[in-house]
Amino acid sequence: MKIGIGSDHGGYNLKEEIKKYLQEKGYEVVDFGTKSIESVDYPDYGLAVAEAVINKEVEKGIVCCGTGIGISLAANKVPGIRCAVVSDTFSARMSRAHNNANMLSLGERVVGRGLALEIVDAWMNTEFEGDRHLRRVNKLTEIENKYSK
Ligand SMILES: O=C(CO)[C@H](O)[C@H](O)COP(=O)(O)O
Repeated sequence: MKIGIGSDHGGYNLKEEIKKYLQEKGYEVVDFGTKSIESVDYPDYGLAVAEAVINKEVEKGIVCCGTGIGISLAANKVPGIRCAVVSDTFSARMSRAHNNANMLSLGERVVGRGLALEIVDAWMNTEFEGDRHLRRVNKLTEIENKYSK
């Protein structure tokens, strides 16, 4: 499976840890930057990973910034993206099982490396349950369609 990852400077170190972890697990990782801790703008990297997910260059996306919030907001502006900001393993599982999240966002200034990697594991290894949850996810798409020009 091909995973796209990206971060701003605030999430750079965690992004690098996640990249290494995924590669060790045998995933193909496409890194959309940033490439250092030099200050950059999180919307640029949230957008890059989100577009790769929507264009099917990668199957899923994982992004990081200081809090995980800004970069997830950017990703969620792209129609079809469901990017969940997660700081615990239960929410990681639920974001896949119930919300069919196609992107995960983590805050380097919020979660430590150990918890972050457990969250990544939980998220990667949970399938969408469909059924009543599909009806609700479809309603998210309807909202997007209603407001897209
Ligand atoms: O978490 C973030 C966005 O939600 C950013 O990483 C954070 O705002 C960057 O802050 P600074 O420029 O002070 O390092």
